[in-house]
Amino acid sequence: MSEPLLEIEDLTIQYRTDQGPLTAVSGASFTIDDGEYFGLVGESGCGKSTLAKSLLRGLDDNGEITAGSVRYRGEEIHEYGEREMNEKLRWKEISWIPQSSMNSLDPLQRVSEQALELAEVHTDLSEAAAREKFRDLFEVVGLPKDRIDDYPHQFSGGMQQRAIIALALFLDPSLIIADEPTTALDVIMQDMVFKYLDEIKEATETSLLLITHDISVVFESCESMAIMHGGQVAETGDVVELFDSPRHPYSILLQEAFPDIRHPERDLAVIEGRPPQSMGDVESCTFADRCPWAVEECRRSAPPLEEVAQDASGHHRAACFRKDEVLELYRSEGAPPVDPTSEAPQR
Ligand SMILES: Nc1ncnc2c1ncn2[C@@H]1O[C@H](COP(=O)(O)OP(=O)(O)OP(=O)(O)O)[C@@H](O)[C@H]1O
Repeated sequence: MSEPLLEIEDLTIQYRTDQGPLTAVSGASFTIDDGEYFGLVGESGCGKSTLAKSLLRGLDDNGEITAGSVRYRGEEIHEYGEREMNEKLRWKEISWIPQSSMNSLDPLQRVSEQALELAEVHTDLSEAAAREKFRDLFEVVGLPKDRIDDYPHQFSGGMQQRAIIALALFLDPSLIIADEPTTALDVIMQDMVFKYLDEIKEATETSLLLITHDISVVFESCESMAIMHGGQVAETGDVVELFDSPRHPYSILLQEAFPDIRHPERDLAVIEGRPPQSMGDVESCTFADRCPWAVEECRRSAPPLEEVAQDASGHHRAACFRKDEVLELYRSEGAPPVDPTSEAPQR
C-alpha cells in the first residue's frame, strides 16, 4: 500500500488553563490518503478544531502537542520551523477553509489581490497568468469570472465562502482542511458549497479533511471518516463500513440521532449527557458515562483504537472494549438505560 498523505498517530493536545492542563485531544490516530475525502465528526467541544488547527501549527498560544506525531508524506511536520511551515506547507501543500469567511478575507483588499500575493510568494507565475488561473477557479466554484476584482463586501456570504474555496485551491494543494465550511450559510448555500466540493473532487486530485458535527454530510461527501468523542477517536474507517456496521456505541447512537433516508419514519435518538472536559491525562473511555453498554473496565482504562475488520481501505478501527458485541446487542435489544454503576457482565 502506498504511503498515506497524512498520518496522525497517538496525538495528544493540551491547553494550559488556570485549573491545570485540559486535554482537548487524547491519543488520536487516523490517516488520509491521496485524493481521499475524509470527514472528522463529533459534537461541539470534542476536539475537532483543535486537532485540525494543530496540523498547520495554528493552535492558540496556550495549546501544545504533548505526545504523538503528525506525518505529512512521511515527514514529521512538527519538527518544521515556522519558516519551513510557510515555505513548504501552508497554502502550497495544505490549505484551510475556515468556518466563516468573515475572518479570512481582508476587507480592504480586492479578492484578486489576495490571490496575487499568494502567487508572488509561492509561484513563478506572471501576474497575467495568475489572474487567468484565479478566473478559472472562480468558474470552478460557480462565481462569475469577471468578479475577481471585487472587494469581499461586494459578495454575499455564500459567494465569499466560494471565493475562499477558490483561494484555497489556488496553489493546487494536496490537502484542503475545511472546518465547518458551511456553518455561517443558509441551507441552500450549504448545498451549493458541498456541490462544488464534490465537483472539485471530480476535477482535481486534492484530498479533503472535512470537519463537521453532521454525520450525514460525511456519509454523503466522504470516503473515510473518524468519529471523535471527548478528545478521543472513537472509531475510524471507510464510511460505508461505519455506516453499515458501526462498532463504537457513540457511532451507533450518533447515526440514530440523524435522519436517515432509508428510514424516514424513524424517531431520532437523543444521546443523553454532555461530552466531558478532561483535565490532565485521559485514563478512561470518555464516553463511559453516557454509554448504555459501559462496564467497569471502561472507567478503569482508556480502550485502545484497534482494528475491527478489514474494510475497503483496510483501517476500520474502534476504541471500545466491547466493539465486537455492541452492534449485535443494539440490534437485538436496543439501547438499555445508561447505568453509571454498571459492573462487568459475564462473558
Ligand atoms: N484556547 C483554549 N484554551 C482552553 N481550552 C480550550 C481552548 N480552545 C479550545 N478549548 C477546549 O478544548 C476542547 C476542544 O475544543 P475544540 O474547539 O477543539 O472542539 P470542537 O469539536 O472543534 O468544537 P466546535 O464544533 O464547537 O468547534 C473544548 O473543551 C474547548 O473548550
